[in-house]
Amino acid sequence: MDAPTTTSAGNGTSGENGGGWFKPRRKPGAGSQQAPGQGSDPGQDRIPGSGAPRPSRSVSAIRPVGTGASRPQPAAPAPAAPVRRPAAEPRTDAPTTAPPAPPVAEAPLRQAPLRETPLRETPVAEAPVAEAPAPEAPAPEAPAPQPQAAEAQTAPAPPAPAEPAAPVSPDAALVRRTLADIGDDAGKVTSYFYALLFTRHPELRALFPAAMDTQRDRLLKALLTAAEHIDNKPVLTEYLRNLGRGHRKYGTQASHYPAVGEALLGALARYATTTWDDEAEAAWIRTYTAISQIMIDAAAENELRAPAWWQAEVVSHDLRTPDIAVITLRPDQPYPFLAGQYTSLETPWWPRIWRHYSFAAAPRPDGLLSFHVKAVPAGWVSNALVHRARPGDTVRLGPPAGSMTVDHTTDNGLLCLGGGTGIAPIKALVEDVAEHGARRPVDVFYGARTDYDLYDIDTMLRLQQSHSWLSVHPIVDGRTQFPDAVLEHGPWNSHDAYLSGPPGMIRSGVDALRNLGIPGDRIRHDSLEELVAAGD
Ligand SMILES: NC(=O)C1=CN([C@@H]2O[C@H](COP(=O)(O)OP(=O)(O)OC[C@H]3O[C@@H](n4cnc5c(N)ncnc54)[C@H](O)[C@@H]3O)[C@@H](O)[C@H]2O)C=CC1
Repeated sequence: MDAPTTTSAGNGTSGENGGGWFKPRRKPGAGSQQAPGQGSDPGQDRIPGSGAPRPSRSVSAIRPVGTGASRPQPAAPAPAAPVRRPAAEPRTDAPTTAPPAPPVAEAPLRQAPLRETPLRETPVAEAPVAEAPAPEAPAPEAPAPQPQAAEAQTAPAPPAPAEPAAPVSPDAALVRRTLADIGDDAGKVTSYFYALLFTRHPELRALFPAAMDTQRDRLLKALLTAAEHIDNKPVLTEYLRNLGRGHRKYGTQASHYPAVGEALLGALARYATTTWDDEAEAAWIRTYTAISQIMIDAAAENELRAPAWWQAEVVSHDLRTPDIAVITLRPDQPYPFLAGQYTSLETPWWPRIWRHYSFAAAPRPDGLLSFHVKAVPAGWVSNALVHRARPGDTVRLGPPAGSMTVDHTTDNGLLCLGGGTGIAPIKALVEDVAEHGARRPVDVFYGARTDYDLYDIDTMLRLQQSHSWLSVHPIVDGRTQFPDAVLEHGPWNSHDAYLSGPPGMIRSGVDALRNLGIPGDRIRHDSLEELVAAGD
């Protein structure tokens, strides 16, 4: 990966350039309500290949950006842009240059949590969509907010603040107004965004997979989610830093971000038909500038100490059931991670398609990594790994991510629920506790549809034999309902809880555990967002 080494730009959050990277070329015209063909570029009102109209006005001229290391930090925060004009008012000849950008750090915090990005491979994640006109976006890396409050992870839509509403910054209000305006047109915004991006910057096409699937909007979705939560600085920053680090493996460079920003604003300008105006544009410019600067800085810092990806050779492939394989990899250089985390994996058979899998063992002295992979219907990567991969094959791994790790500062007991292949990170957690030598009680509930689906029960029972503090409870559907089976044991209210498995299991498990009195900040699990979107 090339480093974002250009140093000519300013901070992007300091407002030194009157609004970050975006400098509108001309005064906005009639915005998205302008009819195709009436734009400033006659004869160029359709995007080749997609048939989509070009944006009705030119959005922004972009300049290169620098890295965090190369820029002085702003001495003082610039004020947030005032809301100068209600959306309903007619447009004026107000200056189009964006006002100075407020540093993200200065935004008042909101209580609403940022949901994580998708983690696991699911059928929908690999649904073949041959007819799709544009490529899949690089999947954003999952963020790792700490701790993962259970209620923060399960809401299917951006949640309302659980506590009294925190002040909303003017930019956040404008951003949310735009998002509300887009409403049901999100799919069109996505298509238009990618059409714009690849028409204007065909060189970026190679960063995306050849085939497009239903996850093509991951990049845009991540950006919109981040923008919506721009006020929630602590969580957002961690989310974006993870996203920036994770994007190194796609070949993303700092110079790509302005191109994405242009396409984003172009798509928003077209579909936020009733609210897009100078103020909205300025707010989005500042917001996107802040977002992308955090990502760029995190990538630049990460570049100093970690590769963009690791090569890893398959050293063993154990088919445990007709559709589940336990795969062991040897990375080409040390791969540091924590038990409970996950990585992204790309196979040679589906270039640039990355899927997430949890480490199925704690870090080992020999450096080998193991994964449990279930081939799911239409799952390109999972089917390749289960049915095609063999020892000697080489895959690529992205950086580790995730915060479902053991808190070794307490000696609370651990209550672990692993459903199906979700047992993989639970096994890693058990090994982690064992290695720390603590005598903490650990109860593992291992749920499966049938006895046959308890493909790793022998391993878990061997661990139980070795460790007196470990109890393993296999739960097969039918006899007892999983995860309600935990209610028959306990008490659990002084335990830390860890859940891993299908999203429905996590949702009902979180509910059950909260009803038992375990506070949300002691219930940890990985993201549900993508699976929620898939309608699980
Ligand atoms: N392979 C990996 O490294 C990891 C995989 N995962 C996720 O774990 C899941 C594993 O899928 P499968 O093995 O097919 O599991 P599965 O569908 O066979 O279900 C496993 C257990 O969860 C229960 N369950 C499923 N849906 C439920 C619901 N709505 N409410 C209550 N209980 C429910 C089932 O009854 C069963 O006991 C996938 O979604 C995968 O993305 C999670 C973490 C790591």
